[in-house]
Amino acid sequence: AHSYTKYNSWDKIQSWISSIASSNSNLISKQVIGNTYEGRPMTILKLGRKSSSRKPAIFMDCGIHAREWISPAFCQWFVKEAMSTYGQDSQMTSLLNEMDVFVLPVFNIDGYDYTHKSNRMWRKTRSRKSGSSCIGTDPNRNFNAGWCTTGASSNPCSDTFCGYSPESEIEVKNVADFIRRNKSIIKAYITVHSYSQLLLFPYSYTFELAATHSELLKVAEGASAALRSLYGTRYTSGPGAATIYPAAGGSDDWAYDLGVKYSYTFELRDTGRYGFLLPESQIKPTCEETMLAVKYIAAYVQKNL
Ligand SMILES: Nc1ncc(C[C@H](C[SeH])C(=O)O)cc1Cl
Ligand SMILES: [Zn+2]
Ligand SMILES: [Zn+2]
Ligand SMILES: [Zn+2]
Repeated sequence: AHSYTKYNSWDKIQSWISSIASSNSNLISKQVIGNTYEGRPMTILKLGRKSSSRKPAIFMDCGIHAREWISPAFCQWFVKEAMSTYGQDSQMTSLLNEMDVFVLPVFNIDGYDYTHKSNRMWRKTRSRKSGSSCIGTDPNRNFNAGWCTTGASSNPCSDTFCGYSPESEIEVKNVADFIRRNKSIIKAYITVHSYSQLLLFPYSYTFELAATHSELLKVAEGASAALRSLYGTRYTSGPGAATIYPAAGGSDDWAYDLGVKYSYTFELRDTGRYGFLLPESQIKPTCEETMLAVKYIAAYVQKNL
C-alpha cells in the first residue's frame, strides 16, 4: 500500500494521485498534461480553494531525475500536508484560499519506474532515437535556456545529454507548454532534486547575476533559515553556476527567463553519506524541514502578489 514514509513505486503513486484527487473536490483536482515517452500519464495535482476565477499560482515539480527518490517523496508529502492542515494551519489556509499550487509529483515517470525495476542509479528519460544505442536525455539540460552551451553533453551516452534539440523530450515539452499556457498566473516555480542540501536560483547557464539576484538570495536565505530551525540541517543558498556548477538547459533558468519571478531548485538531503540512496527513515525529517522552506517561499510570494 502507499506510504508517505516509503519510496513508492509509480503504480502506487498513480493510484495515490487518483484517490487524493477525489478526496476533497473543493480543494484538490487532477489534470493530465500529456504522456511520457513510454505512455505514462503526467498528472498535475491542483491544490487550492475552488474558485470560478483563475488565481495566482505556484508550480512545483519533483522527480526530474529518476534516481533522486526523496524528491517525489517530498511532493507527495507536500500534498498530504496541504490537504491535512488546510483549515488548521493559518498560513496554509490563507495560501490555498488566495493561490493555487500546481504539483507534478513525478516529472520523469519512465525513468523513475526504471530505477525501481532495473537500474537504481538511472538519471535521464528513457527515450530512444535511431542511430544511437544509448538511451535517454537529461531533462534538466533539455529546457530552452542557454541550451547545451555549458555543463551538458551532446553525446547521447552521457548522463547530461542535452537532447537533439531544446524540448526534444516529450516530458519537457509537456511541462514547458503547461507553464507557458499559464505564465500569466504562475508567480513561482520550484523544482525538487537531490542531493547536496542546496537552495539554488538562476542562473546556472551563466555566471552573470540575475536581474533580481538580491531578492532571490534574500528569499533563499530566509527559506534556508526556516529549514534549519527544525533539525539544524544546513543548506547553502546561491546562484546555480557558482554554488553547484555551470550548466545550461535547466528548468529553473528557463522559467525565470520566461518571467516567473521566483524560481528555485532544491537539492535535498544529504551531503553524500547516502547520497541518492537516502534511507526511508530520513523521509519524514527531510520532508518536514523542507515544508518549512517551501512555505517560507510561498508566504513571501503571496505577500508580494
Ligand atoms: N539550471 C539548473 N539548476 C540546477 C541544476 C542542478 C541539478 C542538480 Se541534480 C542538475 O544537475 O540538474 C542544474 C541546472 Cl542546469
Ligand atoms: Zn519499488
Ligand atoms: Zn537532479
Ligand atoms: Zn542533484
